[in-house]
Amino acid sequence: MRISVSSDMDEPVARALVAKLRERGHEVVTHGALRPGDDPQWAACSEAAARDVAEGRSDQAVVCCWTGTGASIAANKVPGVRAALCTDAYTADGARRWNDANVLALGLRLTSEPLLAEILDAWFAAAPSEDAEDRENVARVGRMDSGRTVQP
Ligand SMILES: O=C(CO)[C@H](O)[C@H](O)COP(=O)(O)O
Repeated sequence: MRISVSSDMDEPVARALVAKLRERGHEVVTHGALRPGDDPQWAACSEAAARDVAEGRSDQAVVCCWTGTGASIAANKVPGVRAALCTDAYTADGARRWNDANVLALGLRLTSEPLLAEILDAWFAAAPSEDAEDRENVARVGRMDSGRTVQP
């Protein structure tokens, strides 16, 4: 897959993220502090990575900031993006399985390299669930994307 990665900080774990994605065979597009001369501000680089997904230039994105919160909020402002801030493998699995998340948000502060590996394993192993009991989750995602989460 082609994956956009943004980070507002040039931290070792952000570099490890890019390396791990390449090891998995993905093509990586960098934004923010990971790309010399780019705007490293978290809202700007997260939005740029999210727009890559929304506008079809990338299949998925991983957006990072110190807490992960700003990056996830900025990415979720882009229509068509479902960004999930994941702190562990279970959450990453659920984000793909039940939310059809297309952007993974990570906090640089708490994501160690071993935890990063677990999160990526879970994220890429999972797919949106097609189980009958999960169909309502798929419907919820569709309603969110069309702006009609609350039914009249
Ligand atoms: O976690 C973050 C936003 O959610 C940022 O990484 C943190 O606020 C630092 O940003 P800056 O150095 O621009 O103040």
